[in-house]
Amino acid sequence: MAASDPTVKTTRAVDETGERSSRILQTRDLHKEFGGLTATDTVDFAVEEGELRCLIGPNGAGKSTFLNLITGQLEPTAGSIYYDGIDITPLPSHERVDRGISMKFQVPTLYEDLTARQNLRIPLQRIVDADEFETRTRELLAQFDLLAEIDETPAALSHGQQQRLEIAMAMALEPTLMLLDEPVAGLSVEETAEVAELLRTIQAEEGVAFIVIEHDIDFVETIADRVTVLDQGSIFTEGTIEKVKTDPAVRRIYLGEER
Ligand SMILES: Nc1ncnc2c1ncn2[C@@H]1O[C@H](COP(=O)(O)OP(=O)(O)OP(=O)(O)O)[C@@H](O)[C@H]1O
Repeated sequence: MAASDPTVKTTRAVDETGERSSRILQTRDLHKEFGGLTATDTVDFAVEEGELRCLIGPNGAGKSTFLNLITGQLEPTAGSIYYDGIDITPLPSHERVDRGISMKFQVPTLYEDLTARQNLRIPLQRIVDADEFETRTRELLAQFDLLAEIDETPAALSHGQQQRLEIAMAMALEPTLMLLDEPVAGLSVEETAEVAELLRTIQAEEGVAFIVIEHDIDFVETIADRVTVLDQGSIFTEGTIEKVKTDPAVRRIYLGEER
C-alpha cells in the first residue's frame, strides 16, 4: 500500500467532533461550475477505509465530474477534499496517486501497441524497482486471471480481459482508494460477475476502498456496501442498496418512473 504521510496523523480526523476518523476520503462543500452550469453542488461526501461505495444517478447528474475532482483531473470552483487526514485540494493528480488514489477511467487507456506485460510496466515503474518488475507483473496478471495473456496486445484480448487489465493497471499503483467509472459497461453477464468477484476479493484481501460509478443496478446490488445517489450535482440520498432501491423518490429520478 502507498505510505501515508506520518506527519499528518495528528490532523487525521476531519469530522466535526475532532475524533480520529476511519474516513479515508471526505469532501467539504465541494463545488464545480462549468460556465453557468453547476455540475457539483456543495457536496459533503465521505468514504470509510475499505468500503465499497457505488455512485449512481441519471445521465448528467455529475458523477464523472465528482470523480475527476477527487483525482485532480478537474479543479473545484470551491470546497475541499481531504484524503487520509490531509487537505489534498491543492495537490496535482500525480501527488494524489502517490498518496494512494488510483482511477480506472470509463474510456480505454490501454496502449494498443504494447503487450499486457508492457502495459503493466507503465504504472509499476512508479512503485517497484526494475528487478522486481517481472515478479510483480506475473503476480498481478495471475490475480486478474490474465497470466496466459502476458504477451498479448489489447486487440487479442476479450472486452472483459481488457477491463480486467485496466483494473490491474490501477491496482499496480497499490492504491488505498480505487475509483472506477463504469467498469462493467458493455460486458456480458459472465464477465460482469467476474469483475464483481474480483472487486470483492480485492476489497476483502487488500482492504482497498472503492468508489464505483455504475448504471447496472444488479451489479451495484452485488458489490455495494453503500450507495450514494447524485442528482443535479447534489447528493439526493445515501444508504444501503435496499434502502435506495425501494425509495420512491429515487425510483422516480433514477429509474425513470412516472412522477
Ligand atoms: N468539461 C465540461 N465542460 C462543460 N460542461 C461539462 C463538462 N463536463 C461535464 N459537464 C456538464 O456537467 C454536468 C455533469 O456531467 P457529468 O459527466 O459529470 O455527469 P454524469 O453523471 O457522469 O453523466 P453520465 O452518466 O451521462 O456519464 C453535465 O451537464 C455535463 O454536460
